[in-house]
Amino acid sequence: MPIKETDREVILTHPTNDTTSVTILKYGATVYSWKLKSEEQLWLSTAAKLDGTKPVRGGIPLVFPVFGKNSTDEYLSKLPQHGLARNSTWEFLGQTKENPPTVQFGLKPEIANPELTKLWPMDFLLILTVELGDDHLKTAIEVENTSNSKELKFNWLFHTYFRIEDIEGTMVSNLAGMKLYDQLLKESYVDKHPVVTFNQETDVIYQNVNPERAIQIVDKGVQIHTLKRYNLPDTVVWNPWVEKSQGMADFEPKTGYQQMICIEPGHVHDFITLAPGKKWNAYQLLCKEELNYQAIQ
Ligand SMILES: O=P(O)(O)OC[C@H]1O[C@@H](O)[C@H](O)[C@@H](O)[C@@H]1O
Repeated sequence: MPIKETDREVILTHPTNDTTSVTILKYGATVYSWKLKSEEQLWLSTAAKLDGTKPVRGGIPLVFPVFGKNSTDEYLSKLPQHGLARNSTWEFLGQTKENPPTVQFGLKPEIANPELTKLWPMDFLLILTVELGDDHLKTAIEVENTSNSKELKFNWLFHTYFRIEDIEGTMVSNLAGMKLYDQLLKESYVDKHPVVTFNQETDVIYQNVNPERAIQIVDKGVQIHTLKRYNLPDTVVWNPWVEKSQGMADFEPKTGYQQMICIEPGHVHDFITLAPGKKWNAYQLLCKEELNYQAIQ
């Protein structure tokens, strides 16, 4: 059976390769495991809560309608960091394709976390589509403004935690030449380094990353993850390093920052504004590809 549903989660197994699978928790519609030929591709904290008491520390949490903590918008500023999608239980809508196995999850105010929809009383419908290829994982989102009078203002982001061997031997390519905002230094500048490397806490937002750029995570010269994006102009690169990991109760083991890197495609530098009745779509596609250094234009 390629699709298995339990009260808590949905597991898809690839029909031609049963060692390739994806597991999606209904809480947050959070993908928390993606195995390609038995090898886990995503990082998950050993202290991650999978019982709906806290957003999942690892996998692919979904960030909506606000990235980070907002301080200016009348309603968005009332929401906790990263919004309400990752703290709400989504509805499993079923399978939409046999091969590649594809499923959908939905979220609307009537079923979202009531404590949070009270703070942000907007009309919306989110449909998440998860497609498990034999060589890729695609997560696509559609946001619909279901109000007939009010605009919908939001950010979207896939907070993807990739599993890596060793952060100090890892580099991220094809972001060179892009403008970024450093959330720690509170400064914007153009990244002129040919590749991104890591030796300290990193929390940066690359803006308007050319959609043709495939972002690649490279381990000692070997491509281990490739990330493609549609309609997601910004990319957050985050590693908490030593001190920040110590401060997060659900981040275990404390040395786990060495085995993870978050590369998070989103639309977060500014807000998307949807007129009543309109829809917005985007996706990320995770795969393996030959190393392809895309030079600065
Ligand atoms: O601890 P949280 O809410 O899951 O956030 C984790 C990180 O998420 C990243 O997207 C942000 O850029 C960081 O600033 C933040 O620390």
